[in-house]
Amino acid sequence: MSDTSRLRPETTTDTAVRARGPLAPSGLLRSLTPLLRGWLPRQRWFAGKGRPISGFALVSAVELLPLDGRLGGAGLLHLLLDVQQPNLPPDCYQLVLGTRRLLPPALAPALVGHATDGPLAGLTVYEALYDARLATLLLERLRTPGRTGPLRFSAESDATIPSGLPPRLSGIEQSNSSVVYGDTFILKLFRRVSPGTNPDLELSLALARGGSDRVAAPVAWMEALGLHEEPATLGVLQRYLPGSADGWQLALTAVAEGSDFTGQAHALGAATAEVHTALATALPGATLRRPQIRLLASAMAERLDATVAAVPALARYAEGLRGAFGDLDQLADAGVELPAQRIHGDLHLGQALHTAAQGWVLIDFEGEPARPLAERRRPQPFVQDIAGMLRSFDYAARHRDPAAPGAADWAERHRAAYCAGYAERSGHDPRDARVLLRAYETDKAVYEVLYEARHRPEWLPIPMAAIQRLSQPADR
Ligand SMILES: Nc1ncnc2c1ncn2[C@@H]1O[C@H](COP(=O)(O)OP(=O)(O)O)[C@@H](O)[C@H]1O
Ligand SMILES: O=P(O)(O)O[C@H]1O[C@H](CO)[C@@H](O[C@H]2O[C@H](CO)[C@@H](O)[C@H](O)[C@H]2O)[C@H](O)[C@H]1O
Repeated sequence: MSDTSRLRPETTTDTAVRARGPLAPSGLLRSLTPLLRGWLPRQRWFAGKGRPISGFALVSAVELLPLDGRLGGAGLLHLLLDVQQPNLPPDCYQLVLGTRRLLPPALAPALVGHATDGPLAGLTVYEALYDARLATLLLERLRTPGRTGPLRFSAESDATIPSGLPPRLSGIEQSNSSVVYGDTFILKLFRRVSPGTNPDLELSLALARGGSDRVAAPVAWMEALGLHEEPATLGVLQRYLPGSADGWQLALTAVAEGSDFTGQAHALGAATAEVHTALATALPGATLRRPQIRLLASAMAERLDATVAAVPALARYAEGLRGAFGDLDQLADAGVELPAQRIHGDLHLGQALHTAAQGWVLIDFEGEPARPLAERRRPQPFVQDIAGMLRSFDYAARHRDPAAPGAADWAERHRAAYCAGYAERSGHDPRDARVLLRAYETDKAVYEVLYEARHRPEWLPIPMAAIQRLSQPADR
């Protein structure tokens, strides 16, 4: 982080954990390569699925607890690993690995493999976050700002992080991996690491420091220094919201029970407006003029073309969909200027948590992880977030039956309530930006077609219903 003024002073010695600093990489890869070749492609967060792995390169290796089993228990190894695949730039992944001579049966689901070669020969390697002792040690390390080799641990100056909070693995099956500590904090470790500050840390820190309670405040974070041109964010410890329910589950329950969710949708619109206002205050914005708007429209058209090539069922709607991007081009030609600001970047109902005490809180400000970090950190029109959430109401309505007779009506009522809530709180009704909203919604539906075709083909009819609607000239 560039702003270090509020950080605790760094310590250079580290007594809380037995860290021995950077490891020589030689040999480690000999131990790990055979294990990782089989294990990595099976991980949900591994982005290179379906393509062969040609090799690995260690970016850094830090022994946070001795690996040799000398202490009679587990070792802890932090790795940043470049994964090489043919004809692609390498992707850097963060791995936090435990080592033991014998893996207790309770840790069997964490198994990465048994090393037979190199310095780890004879040790079992496993996912450290499953191991309460090692997850506790990671929290200990975050409580004590300072450096261990290339790893820098930082904490908010006013943060009180008690020791000994019991860890519980939360989301190992997501884009990233999370551990909840005593219902007080949640640590999210980013799996795919890029140089630069991750917007999830940057934006939630800016919001929390600005006094917003629509965000889970970060209390500590870890970064890798000196490996890339900029520090890379590796993980964030945030306040946990106990007893929260996410918007997707709440919306599905409302659809299933036939209960009214428009009040919640309205409140979510207002919460989104608060977050946008706070982000616009805290961080620099921009104005998109003709060249930038044309570029936006052509990027959307390119994504459509690429998706048509991958999902042929989209082809018959492509011309109609292109109309939405053509209208955006015309807006640019007419000299319209669009204010842009930092936004959430990947907003949908699953990114909103509801608690009785706080109402709606937004999480996961990472943006779309598949896009380059520089692009995710660029100011964008706020309407992009609105379009993401509007798509989500449509998903909730069609989840059980994409062709359900009442689905379009349910979605429309909740979309309207969300926009009204946003307009009341911000003074800007997203529906007034008709052309831009439609272009973003079309872009998102196209993205969803590709996402569902790749990950959940049985869900494909949901975005396809939107594609049909958005390709109709009458609806433009
Ligand atoms: N501050 C929090 N309080 C309570 N639960 C949270 C919090 N942050 C995340 N979660 C839970 O963890 C899940 C994954 O978090 P998220 O930030 O979306 O990670 P990912 O990037 O891996 O998708 C969320 O869907 C939510 O259920
Ligand atoms: O894992 P992420 O939060 O980064 O997002 C990806 O997965 C989402 C699904 O979990 C996907 O969202 C789509 O499905 C949701 C319902 O499961 C729905 O609420 C969203 O509106 C819809 O886009 C998201 O697109 C994808 O990037």
